[in-house]
Amino acid sequence: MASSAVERKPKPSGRSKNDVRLLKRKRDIDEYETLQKAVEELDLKADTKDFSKLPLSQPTSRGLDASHFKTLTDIQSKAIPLALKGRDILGAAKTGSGKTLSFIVPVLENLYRAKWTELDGLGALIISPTRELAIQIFEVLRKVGRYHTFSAGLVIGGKSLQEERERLGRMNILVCTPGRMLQHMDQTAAFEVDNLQMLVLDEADRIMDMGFQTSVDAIVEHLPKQRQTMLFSATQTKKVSDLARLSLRDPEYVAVHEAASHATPTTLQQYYVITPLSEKLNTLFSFIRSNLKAKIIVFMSSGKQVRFVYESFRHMQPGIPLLHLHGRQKQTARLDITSKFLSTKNSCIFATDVVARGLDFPAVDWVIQMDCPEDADTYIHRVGRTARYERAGKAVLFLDPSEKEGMLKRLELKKVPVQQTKAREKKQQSIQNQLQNMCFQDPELKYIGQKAFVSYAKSIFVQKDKEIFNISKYDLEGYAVSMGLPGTPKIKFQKGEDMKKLKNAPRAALSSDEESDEENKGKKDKKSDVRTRYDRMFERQNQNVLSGHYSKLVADDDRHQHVDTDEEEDFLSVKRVVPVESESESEDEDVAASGPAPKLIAGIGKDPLVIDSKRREKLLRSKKKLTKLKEKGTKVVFDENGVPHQIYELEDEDDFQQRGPAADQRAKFLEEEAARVQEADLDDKQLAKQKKREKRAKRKAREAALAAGIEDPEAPALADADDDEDPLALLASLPLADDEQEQDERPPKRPKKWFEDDSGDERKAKKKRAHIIEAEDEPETLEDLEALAAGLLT
Ligand SMILES: Nc1ncnc2c1ncn2[C@@H]1O[C@H](COP(=O)(O)OP(=O)(O)OP(=O)(O)O)[C@@H](O)[C@H]1O
Repeated sequence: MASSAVERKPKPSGRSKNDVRLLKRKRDIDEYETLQKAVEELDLKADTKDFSKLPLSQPTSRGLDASHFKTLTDIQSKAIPLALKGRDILGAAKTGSGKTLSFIVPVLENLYRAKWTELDGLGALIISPTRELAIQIFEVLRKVGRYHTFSAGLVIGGKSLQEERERLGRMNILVCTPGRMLQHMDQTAAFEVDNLQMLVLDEADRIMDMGFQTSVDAIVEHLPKQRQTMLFSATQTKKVSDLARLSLRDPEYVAVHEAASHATPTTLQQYYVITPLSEKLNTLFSFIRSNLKAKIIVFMSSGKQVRFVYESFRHMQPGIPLLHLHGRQKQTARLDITSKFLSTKNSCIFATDVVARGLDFPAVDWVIQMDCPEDADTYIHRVGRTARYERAGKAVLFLDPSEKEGMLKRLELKKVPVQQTKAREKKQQSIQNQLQNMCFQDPELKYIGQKAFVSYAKSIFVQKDKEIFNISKYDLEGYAVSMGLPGTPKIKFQKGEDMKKLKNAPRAALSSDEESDEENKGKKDKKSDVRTRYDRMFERQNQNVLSGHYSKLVADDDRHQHVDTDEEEDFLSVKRVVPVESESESEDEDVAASGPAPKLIAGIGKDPLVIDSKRREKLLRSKKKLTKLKEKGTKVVFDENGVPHQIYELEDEDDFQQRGPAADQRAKFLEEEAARVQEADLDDKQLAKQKKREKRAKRKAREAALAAGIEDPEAPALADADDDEDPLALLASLPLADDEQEQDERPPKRPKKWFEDDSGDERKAKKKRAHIIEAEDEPETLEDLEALAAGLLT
């Protein structure tokens, strides 16, 4: 009978697997020690210009090499050696000067030298003010850290907390935005930051300012005080209050361009044009028309401005692809637009300050600031989207005559050299008539225009620097006319509105309709007045994508009030309408404006459950939520004969009365129970953390025993028995390994976009190589990308 057993080949070296593993570990330990010594001996005055001259680990050196980073920029050669030695850093250098690598390299290196493993938990936290910037940082981290075995993740919101929770506990490096990170710190029991070694704030001044202040303070509260902290920005300050809040220890101020005569790159040419508000759109259109072979970013003060200019200019077909980007767009759209702008040679993108900070678009020719920035720092960041890393670029600032003096003064103080230029009259064309026609024929465009006008005026009103922005000096009527609007929309200003707070507020917080009730009121007033032929024309319903939105403006119902959840959705889907009397139930009442009549499901709980929306239907499928609707159980007590009674039946009434009014007793009972539950919650969280710590300690001990050559019979197999690799390599993260051999076998692929993960096939192949768990679908949304990133990297 033939044997089916497979004959095992003897190992050529005759060494046991354990021997090989021990040898490898010994080699690694020697390398760590040599590296540590080299870092300690590193001369800070040496001004190293070459990455190969720095004491860097093999994986980082290979990652830098593979990413074609050979020489250090000024900020890198000053900041990296200090950061390698564990110093706290305040890094300030011009836009596009390579600040990202200044913290990515030390993060990788310091964790590497600390022999950081999956078991050590979170080692470094990098905070960014915007999702786009976080993605970009993460991408650099993946590129440079591709040969390391750390796990790294991106936490920028949008994904279900639960899914993120499961992965977070295993991350070594996280790139995040403040809001979402705080949510996890507060709510995710398994997420521990006790071991954190490094905290990095990119665009630190922005993160530390008004809108993010509370989140950042709360995050820092969770972090251990003993850590390395690094702050980077092009407009860094040494504000003592900020440093105290972040518990920086004797920070090193690395400001490479402080002595420079200009705060902006020398390769950047900067101009300003005096353009009265009423001429602004004409100037912008004429400018675009005369620069059809360029890549242009146009900054505006609000998403509504961006939308109006984009919609109207699109209709006039200037002859260059137009794009628009603002914070209220869906993430998918934002990523799609960003990648389009990256990949096209000639295009013009209208954007808000969501792209002003940190984003690295290659080959931008012009940055136009159609709306004056709120301060000189914002100006510097906006113009910094061009002339990056020694390339040339040009920037133009449009200034209303009333803004000129104040703004130029601010720029001079910040060492920003701008020269005046004039628009060529020959090329200047007026688009006022076209806009008027378009608004006349397309009520939706007129509506967007009205919103844009109001938001622009409001943005001026809320600006802090009144020396630049004085609302009474602007020709607002002229601006409304130039936009093609039939009149000047009424505006209701609210006192105490703050620009930065508005910008950073989460969507929900911005629910109050920004165009204000005044606009709707204006509409209602108009309706009751005698209506002219023009009014009727403007109210005409067009059957296009915006008509649903517009119809809500004209068909305002007194009984309902609008709940504006997502401005972008306003235009694409029916706005949510909540009857005033049931406002408190707004979470569940996703009432469709049209469609089949609601179904009634009787018999559950006290009230019948009305299925009038998908959300309701989903609710029916959730047991947990259904319990809310079910009748609560009542507590009964049994007498001696085993007969059940309501609890009060067996209680002495006098005793009950003595204890005080029933309502007070009830309130007291609820209060006590709530406190008990809260305490139990805390205990549970502590217990979960404790268990995790113990588990980790056990695994570490096992690891150490293994390293010392002691076989632990209880130890679970960390790696496949036939695998001589370091078991932790199975958790290899940052998997961009472009192993030459493997690459040859792979099919050719399209170039990867900056925010994209690897293509499906490549990911599948990598999954095989690195045993990585991940989603099967292509990442379509940012959430997918995030999940994928977390999956790939754990
Ligand atoms: N050492 C280097 N060698 C070559 N290119 C580099 C180097 N360091 C950075 N770069 C490139 O310079 C560009 C700008 O880098 P980075 O985005 O880090 O600048 P930044 O200082 O953070 O800018 P911002 O202030 O706008 O955020 C990037 O395209 C990056 O790849």
